[in-house]
Amino acid sequence: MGDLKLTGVTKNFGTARVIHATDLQIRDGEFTVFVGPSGCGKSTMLRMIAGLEDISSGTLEIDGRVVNDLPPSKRGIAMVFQSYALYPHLNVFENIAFPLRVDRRPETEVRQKVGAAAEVLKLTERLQHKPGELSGGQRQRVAIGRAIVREPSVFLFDEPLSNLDAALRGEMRVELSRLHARLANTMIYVTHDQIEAMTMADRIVVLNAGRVEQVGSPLELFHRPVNRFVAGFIGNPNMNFLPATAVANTSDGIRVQLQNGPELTIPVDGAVANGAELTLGIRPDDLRPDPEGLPCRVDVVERLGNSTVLYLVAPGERQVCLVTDGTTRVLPGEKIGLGFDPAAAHLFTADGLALPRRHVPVDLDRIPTARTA
Ligand SMILES: Nc1ncnc2c1ncn2[C@@H]1O[C@H](COP(=O)(O)OP(=O)(O)OP(=O)(O)O)[C@@H](O)[C@H]1O
Repeated sequence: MGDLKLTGVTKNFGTARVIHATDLQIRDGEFTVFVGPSGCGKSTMLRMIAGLEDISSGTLEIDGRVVNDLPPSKRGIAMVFQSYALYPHLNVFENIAFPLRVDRRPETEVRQKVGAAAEVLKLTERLQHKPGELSGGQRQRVAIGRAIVREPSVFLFDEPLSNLDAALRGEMRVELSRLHARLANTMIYVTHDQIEAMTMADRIVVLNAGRVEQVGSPLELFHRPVNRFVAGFIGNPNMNFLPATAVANTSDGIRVQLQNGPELTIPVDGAVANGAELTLGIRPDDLRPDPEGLPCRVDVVERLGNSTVLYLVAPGERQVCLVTDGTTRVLPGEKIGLGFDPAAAHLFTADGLALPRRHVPVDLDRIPTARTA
């Protein structure tokens, strides 16, 4: 089992509160990713769960038992660090076997468990090598192997891929997803990389300045961000934000005037005061050229092959990003009008809260996660 429950958990370093009262439940078998900008408290949350940092107040339960005062080794967890933390003088076999040796397990059990972990991680051919003879990805797999043989109920990963190059990170993402599908353990994974969060998580916890901004499946966060922070953090390239003024509340949604642009009705629920300053959010893939739309100038063109990213300057010297097909002939310096389907837009109040969207292109309740498929 690997159910976790945090109730009112806070963390202070001296007089500084770095985690504000946090309630969070993580279900057995779930792959949960903590994501957020540098310094938001992701590692501190993970380290409190691991028992490497004290909890200042609140309770942490694992499988219904309060573990606040339990040392790390008694919590049924195993942690994999960014730095791998391998022993350079030991070969791969002994590095993986290390926790079993500490527990003085019989040799037959050590061989069986290390052999099984090495097979899952495709390290069987490397068991006699020293860490110095391995690639970064292989070293990271050895560190994961050492966690696997402990048979923990919860795996904790602290930015395990950030020392790898982009190609290897992509491969390891897939391998970690496969590993999770195979072991079906609870996994908690910390990263600042929203692509890792989107691709691996059953549920994402978005943190900002020591607070949970939103918890949800990757597509929930993408299509129904609760505020401007989550909307801007999830999705690549980032969502565009444009100033808009409320003109009227209608049965079809809220009518807004885009600054230096057209008037539109955005299908969202809620009502705002006429003249209220709002922010319209629109993702780069939801923008399209439209001669009647917002007049922009093309600044930079990035041709990625299958798509082209256009960086545009909108009225008010505002940067806007648009993703279009890979065959576009647009050049820097050209004028282009920008349009979009109002149903694709997000609308935020002056304090950054999202007004609930009426239309989302996928039925979020029916999208299976990797694990339930
Ligand atoms: N031992 C410590 N003493 C004092 N302050 C600390 C300590 N460890 C972390 N902090 C502070 O707590 C806050 C959260 O740090 P934490 O390492 O959890 O952030 P993070 O989201 O993991 O960041 P990063 O992505 O940069 O690793 C930061 O402001 C950090 O400076």
